[in-house]
Amino acid sequence: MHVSSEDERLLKEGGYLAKALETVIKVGEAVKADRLLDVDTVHVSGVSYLTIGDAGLEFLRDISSSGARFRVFTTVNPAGVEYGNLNLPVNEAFIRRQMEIIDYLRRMGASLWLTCTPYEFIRPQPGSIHAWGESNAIAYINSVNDAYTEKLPGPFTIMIAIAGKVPRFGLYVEENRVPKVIVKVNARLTPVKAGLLGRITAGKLKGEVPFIDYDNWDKQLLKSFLASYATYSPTPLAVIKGINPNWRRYLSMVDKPDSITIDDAELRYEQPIEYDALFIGCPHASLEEVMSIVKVLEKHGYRRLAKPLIVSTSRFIKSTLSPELINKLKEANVYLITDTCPMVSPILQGLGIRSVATPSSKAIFYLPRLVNVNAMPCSIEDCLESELSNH
Ligand SMILES: C[C@@](O)(CCOP(=O)(O)O)CC(=O)O
Repeated sequence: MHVSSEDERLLKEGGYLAKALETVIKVGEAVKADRLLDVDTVHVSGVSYLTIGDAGLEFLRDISSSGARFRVFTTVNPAGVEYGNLNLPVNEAFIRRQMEIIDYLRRMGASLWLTCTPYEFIRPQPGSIHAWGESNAIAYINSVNDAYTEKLPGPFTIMIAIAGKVPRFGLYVEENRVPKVIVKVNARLTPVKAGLLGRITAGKLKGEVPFIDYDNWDKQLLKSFLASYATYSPTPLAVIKGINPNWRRYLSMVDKPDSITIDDAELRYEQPIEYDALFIGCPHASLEEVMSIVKVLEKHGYRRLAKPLIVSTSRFIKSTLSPELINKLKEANVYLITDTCPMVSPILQGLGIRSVATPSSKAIFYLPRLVNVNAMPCSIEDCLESELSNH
């Protein structure tokens, strides 16, 4: 692998920067990269004490106390609790360790966005280079912006943030981004169905990049499809007709593609009846998603829900809501949580919730595996309507 003379010089200087650069070069050699690329932004995942435990905490403590600092703009994924909120049902030792983790990241220079949807606030240019660790966000900027990032493990993104460089391999190489299978979608997508489409598409392919032929996308459908697709596929990129700014060029590069069709019948699901809570916010709910549930609650005069509705979002989205609205939501039994996500937090267990209904296929995959909570597909608006009309 080619290493520039500037990087050779940095390696000789020693210290934390040389160590991080050496790690990036070693990984680059292992994945047969030809050279290193400068990165514009890094997004670090795996920052919850629930998923990384003491080993992850010690890793971050060691690196931050070596004096290491991030060379590029770096944001971080949701943590295990709300930052600074001690009122949620989570034990003190967990909160203390979580705050320690966040503090190490802050010391190294991370911007504490604590959200899995940094693409709500960063609009990367086509072809720009990023090193992100959260699969839904990776799939989103790869597919919607045609920005370049591979799916990178959390600890490796820390090394990249310090070195400011990533090996050029996989989806950093244009020819690996060319679709191999055309997926024709014969259905009318809703957010739940878009999630199911992501899982089914991933299941039918063997990791090839798909070209998705469907015309009626909106932001919520894209987000739901891509989050699910990236959960179930090793390849976090789908070239989407009419969405990827370079989709026509990619299509012209496709050579003898396979083709499959996915029909509405494959996207059917039963609305669940038995569940302890409703959940939206995997990935973190956008303002549009929050407002779509506010609309239903408002129609019913903010009548208190018998079962709680958990909404996880970023602190930025919450900050756009008035204190009066936040209070009305609280009175209506809505938990608006920020900086965290029920998948990487002991919050659901603390609230005694053992099963949720959710539109998120990603949450349906991870909630049982990470926090032992059963999850089933539902349209939140339909569940809210039926609950509020029946009481
Ligand atoms: C729990 C978590 O690992 C979810 C899975 O991540 P991903 O979809 O594989 O990026 C994310 C995280 O730990 O920050």
